[in-house]
Amino acid sequence: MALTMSQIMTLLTEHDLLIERQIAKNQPTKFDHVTYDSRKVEPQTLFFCKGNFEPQYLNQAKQKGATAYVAEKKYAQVTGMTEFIVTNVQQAMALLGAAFYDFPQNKLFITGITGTKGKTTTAYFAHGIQAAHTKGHAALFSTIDRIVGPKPKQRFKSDLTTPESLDLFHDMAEAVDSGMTHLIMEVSSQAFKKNRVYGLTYDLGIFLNISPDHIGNNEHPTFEDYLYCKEQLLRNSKNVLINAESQHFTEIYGAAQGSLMDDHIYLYARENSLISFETQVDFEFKETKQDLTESTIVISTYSDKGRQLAIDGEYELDIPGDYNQENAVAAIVSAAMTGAISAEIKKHLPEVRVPGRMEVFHVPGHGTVYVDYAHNYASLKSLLSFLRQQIPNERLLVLTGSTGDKGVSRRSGLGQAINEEADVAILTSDDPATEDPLKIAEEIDQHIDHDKVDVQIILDRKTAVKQTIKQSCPDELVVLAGKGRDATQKNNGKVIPYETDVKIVEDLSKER
Ligand SMILES: CC(=O)N[C@H]1[C@@H](OP(=O)(O)OP(=O)(O)OC[C@H]2O[C@@H](n3ccc(=O)[nH]c3=O)[C@H](O)[C@@H]2O)O[C@H](CO)[C@@H](O)[C@@H]1O[C@H](C)C(=O)N[C@@H](C)C(=O)N[C@H](CCC(=O)O)C(=O)O
Ligand SMILES: Nc1ncnc2c1ncn2[C@@H]1O[C@H](COP(=O)(O)OP(=O)(O)OP(=O)(O)O)[C@@H](O)[C@H]1O
Repeated sequence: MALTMSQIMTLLTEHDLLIERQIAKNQPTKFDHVTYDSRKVEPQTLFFCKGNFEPQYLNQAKQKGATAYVAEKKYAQVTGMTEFIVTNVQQAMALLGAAFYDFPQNKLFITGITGTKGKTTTAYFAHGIQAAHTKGHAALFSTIDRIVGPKPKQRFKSDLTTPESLDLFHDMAEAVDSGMTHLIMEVSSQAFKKNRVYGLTYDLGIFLNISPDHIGNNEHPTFEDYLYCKEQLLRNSKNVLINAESQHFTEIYGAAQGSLMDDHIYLYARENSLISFETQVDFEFKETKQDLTESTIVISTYSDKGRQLAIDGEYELDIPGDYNQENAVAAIVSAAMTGAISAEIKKHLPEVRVPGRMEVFHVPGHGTVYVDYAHNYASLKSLLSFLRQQIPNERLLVLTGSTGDKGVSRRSGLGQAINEEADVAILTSDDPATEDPLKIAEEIDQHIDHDKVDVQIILDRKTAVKQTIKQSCPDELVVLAGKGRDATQKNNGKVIPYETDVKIVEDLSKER
């Protein structure tokens, strides 16, 4: 891995990013390392100054051996380094990062997945099938885990849904070196906004859905910006698969048609869901069985290009939830595009489990418990309305909190979803950060009608989980929402270990 001065100049000039270059005397013209973090600099590093950057980081980088930097402005106080001043450092970093790691994306079949909800679940479904089909040669970049090779240490926790560009290409290169031929990756709207995936082309881009989320000071200023960023997946994919039931479908489809011929655009929808829809979808699915723990769907194909994938037939899922049927269809199509045949897909789809998504537990003497990551209106509403249909006459108990310092609109959304579907709400803590968890709970509570829903506030999450389950009866359902398998609580600037909702439920199941 290396980058030469002439490669840098060619890429920055070709992409019209370079404003100015200043070559320092007696400095090498080849770089053996790239980084955006001064703490990780080694001799002969090309350093990127980006984000909330402090000039002292550049001094530290130089002391540790960085010989050149790329930035949007000159740092005059740091002398003796080669400077590349660019119009957009994130774009420059993505392009130079891909070159440094020798364009690993060209050696992988990349499935990119975006959507407000369902990215992780769909990525796990797709990875489960593609990994089986390729005999273990599929990598995964998800919100939960990154898998870059077959060794245990090549599976590790993710810090971001979509990594910074240098980390992304580093991990892709490791995947390629480890023999991976396929990559399934979640692509967040932030990844497009922050140019983490600038210049990357996907073999298949999947657009699951969009609804208001991630709008606020640190994320997207408006819904339009959020939608525009997500649509970039369609503009950067060779083939796209779109859920025709998604809100804003007309704009989404328009974005795809603006950059691809119809032969490369695939649409899917639930049977009879698009009564007034004029465009023919390629795939329809219908539910043939659904209960509290699993479901079965049948897929039918309606276009010649769709028929080439030969996926018509019945598929079982070992995860409940009607929205997971949509996620599964997307994963089935993606797997077929990589060459998996229907029989393989049918065999491996039911084997997939997604950590912290619709995990079901039976606690003796109490209700059935679901641990699920739902943490906004769209996801909690989908989950609760599905469960409500299963038990129209029994109580549905929901435990939730909401994160502090971000996503403030989630609080009203969670209250609204509870109000529409639940009988009992236990409001607790979920990463309150620097905010008072009681204040967050009260903000959720403001949107709940106490004549319809019994509301209890129990701020200690472990106590809340236990008390929620203990007050449920055998035919009732309990939802522990928001944390999935998250093993920490962020409180007052500290990250405090939390034994996980799952562990607390499992321990309670053993108590007699
Ligand atoms: C808004 C945003 O994109 N923030 C990300 C960004 O922050 P930043 O560039 O400002 O970095 P910073 O941590 O403030 O530091 C500035 C720079 O100084 C450097 N530094 C810092 C300290 C030091 O000693 N030396 C040094 O060189 C840092 O390495 C960095 O390059 O780059 C950091 C990594 O370099 C990310 O951790 C950080 O994500 C924040 C924490 C985050 O939570 N982002 C969320 C909003 C996000 O991206 N979420 C999406 C999912 C949401 C969705 O579905 O849309 C995701 O993809 O995960
Ligand atoms: N297709 C879907 N439509 C609506 N809700 C969904 C869908 N798929 C999953 N959910 C709900 O959203 C929650 C999060 O699902 P998942 O982690 O797969 O989505 P995500 O897009 O990765 O979410 P995030 O961006 O919050 O990390 C699930 O726990 C479930 O409650």
